[in-house]
Amino acid sequence: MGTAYRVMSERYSRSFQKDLYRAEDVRAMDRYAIDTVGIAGIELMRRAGAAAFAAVRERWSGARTLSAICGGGNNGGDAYVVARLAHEAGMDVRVYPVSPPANLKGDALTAYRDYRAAGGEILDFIPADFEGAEVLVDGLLGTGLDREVGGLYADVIRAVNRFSGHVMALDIPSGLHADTGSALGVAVRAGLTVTFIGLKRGLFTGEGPEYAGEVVFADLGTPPEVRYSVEPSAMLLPPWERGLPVRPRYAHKGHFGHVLVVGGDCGYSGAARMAAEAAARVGAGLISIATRKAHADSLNLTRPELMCHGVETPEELRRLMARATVIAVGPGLGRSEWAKKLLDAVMDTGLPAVADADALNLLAENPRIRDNWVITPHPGEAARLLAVSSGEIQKDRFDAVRKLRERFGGVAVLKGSGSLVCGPDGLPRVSTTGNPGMASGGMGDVLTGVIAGLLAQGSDLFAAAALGVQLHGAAGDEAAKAGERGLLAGDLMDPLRRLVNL
Ligand SMILES: NC(=O)C1=CN([C@@H]2O[C@H](COP(=O)(O)OP(=O)(O)OC[C@H]3O[C@@H](n4cnc5c(N)ncnc54)[C@H](O)[C@@H]3O)[C@@H](O)[C@H]2O)[C@@H](O)CC1
Ligand SMILES: [K+]
Repeated sequence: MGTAYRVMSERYSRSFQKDLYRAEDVRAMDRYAIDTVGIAGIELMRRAGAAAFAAVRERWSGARTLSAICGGGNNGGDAYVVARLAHEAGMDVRVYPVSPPANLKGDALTAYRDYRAAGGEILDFIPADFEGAEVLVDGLLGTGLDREVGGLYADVIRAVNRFSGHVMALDIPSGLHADTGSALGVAVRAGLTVTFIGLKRGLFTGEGPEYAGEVVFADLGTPPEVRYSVEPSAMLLPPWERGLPVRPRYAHKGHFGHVLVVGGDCGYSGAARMAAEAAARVGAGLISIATRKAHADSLNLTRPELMCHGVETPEELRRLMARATVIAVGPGLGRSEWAKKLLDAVMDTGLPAVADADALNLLAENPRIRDNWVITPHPGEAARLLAVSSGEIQKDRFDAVRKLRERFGGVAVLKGSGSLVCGPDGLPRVSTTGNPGMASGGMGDVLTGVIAGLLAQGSDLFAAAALGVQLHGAAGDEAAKAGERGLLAGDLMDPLRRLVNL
């Protein structure tokens, strides 16, 4: 649950643990380590192989057999180093060169020769499956991936994905694009990825976490200046380890803001109720709901702490907004004339807002830009907002979240595995919490309420979005301890309360 990653080097500066890079940035770091720090390329490769082999030993200590798949570049070179170390450790090793060793160059050729000189053998065929091995090392493609995977490479990746044993990817699962977190055609599904020199941002969003499994970082003994030499292109959000600040003893409800949830068209009152309850559970002082008249009484009955108002006209909404400090607009809002008028009235106020669900679908029809709001689309809504397909959004989520923020202002949250948050500094932050159990109705409404509740308590827009995404995912992770299947959005309420009080 959440995104697991660990750091393998004592020397690794903690401040870098959150920085994420693109392939070209890590290539620049490699060059810096070689040219400026003076660590030879083959030395880096040997350290990479050693770090990966140490991870095999640590994780699967009883394994006696290891197979390595080697591509024609330096990723393959790393795999030859792992194979040599495994051979020298007395393991039963099989090496499958997917690119003929005669074509190897530079450090990868040296690593191959070292393996052969140590008595290692290579096989001249690629099996239909890799059964018989306990550990399979994926050294097919690393950061050099530059095109759709097809032909033999794709066949081999499919065979790896049929393998039932342990799969370790070197640097990045082959086929996964380091910059985007999407597979270029087909990608290796690994249980463990040992990644070198800099954390690749594609490991942490979209399909990345699914393909990468647990991520272990190895700095290969390179000093921090190597990472200082390039700017990160995204950052991981810190884990949710502490609750919100303790309340002063003299506090009263007016100190913690007043969230007004606008939504709940006929038949959708539950969405508004969940957003409202989430705002309450993270500590907002007062919560009101502006909804269809038909829903107001029943909502009042089921959660009497919420103030529920039937609202049919913008004027009625304006009277409620005059008492609110934050608006959460969209949950169950629908796209009727009623919805459009209420959204227009919200847009006319200067109050900070969170916009989700149908507010975003209406916004796609009538785009507006605003400084003081958080928009929280899932990939489908993001696609409508940017007038592209959801496939295109998922192909490069980092690019999409930046465009959402540019076009609509404020802070953009792109939901989905590895949710992204992009604020005024333009640097996407990546959530490390959440699980697939959260792919169920109402979870987005809860997130909207969480962010609105944090805004109401004084967080600035960006902090509310970033903290809110981590908190929401952490609550989902806690709730999913009883099982991901069947997890309901309402199950997050108790964990939310516990987590803000940690
Ligand atoms: N000194 C360095 O630069 C270091 C590099 N390291 C390793 O080297 C890797 C990068 O090595 P390379 O730059 O040689 O690149 P790769 O080994 O990732 O790729 C090698 C080759 O694959 C080809 N290729 C790209 N996409 C393909 C596709 N879809 N189908 C078939 N072939 C494709 C490319 O043309 C390239 O020649 C890193 O991921 C890392 O594993 C590590 O050894 C650490 C040090
Ligand atoms: K790989």
